[in-house]
Amino acid sequence: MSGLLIAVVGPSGVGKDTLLDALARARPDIKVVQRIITRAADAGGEAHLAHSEAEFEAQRAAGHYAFHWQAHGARYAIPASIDADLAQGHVVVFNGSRKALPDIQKAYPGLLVLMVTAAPEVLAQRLQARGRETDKEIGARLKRAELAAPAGAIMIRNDTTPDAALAQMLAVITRATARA
Ligand SMILES: Nc1ncnc2c1ncn2[C@@H]1O[C@H](COP(=O)(O)OP(=O)(O)O)[C@@H](O)[C@H]1O
Ligand SMILES: O=P(O)(O)OC[C@H]1O[C@H](OP(=O)(O)OP(=O)(O)O)[C@H](O)[C@@H]1O
Repeated sequence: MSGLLIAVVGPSGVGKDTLLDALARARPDIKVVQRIITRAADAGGEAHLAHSEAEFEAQRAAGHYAFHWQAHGARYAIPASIDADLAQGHVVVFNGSRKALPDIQKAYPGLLVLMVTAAPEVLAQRLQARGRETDKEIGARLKRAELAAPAGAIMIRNDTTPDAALAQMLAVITRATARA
């Protein structure tokens, strides 16, 4: 039996982490991945596993990552332990990178991609409210928001409440697992 791997992608501030937290609460049977990031543990936002550059590189070299990428001056990894979860038939969901998707899809051809969307002015407001980045960093993130939607991605609108977006995600996951 093999499970289903899902990448949740979309521009910075669109609500990926908010929706992943809500998904984990709504569906404890789904494995929502804790990412490894070279970002301080107390930076705010998601509850990632914080590594120094040296720790990250040592873990990568030892084969402990399923895949990894670089963005916003940081490195991000998804642990190799997802392979055991998938082999056991679990649904595994992670916060991914639009830019890194082609490489991830080569390694995991069955990957399902959910692209979270909201209007550009909404992204700016949400990033300001989150307060994790400086104004300059927010500017760079808003520029990257223009990256095209990945081919084949299923759109999830997060332009009203998180609950409304969560309902869309749950419906997509239910359909995808029914097909498998
Ligand atoms: N539907 C929503 N309505 C209002 N605020 C939201 C909504 N979804 C997320 N937010 C807020 O927007 C900010 C960015 O959300 P976050 O989940 O960190 O986005 P991302 O992980 O995509 O960068 C957070 O402060 C979060 O509380
Ligand atoms: O290639 P992109 O789709 O632009 O994504 C680049 C990176 O930015 C996001 O992480 P991060 O936690 O740094 O930012 P976010 O939570 O504000 O999106 C996302 O999860 C990727 O790791």
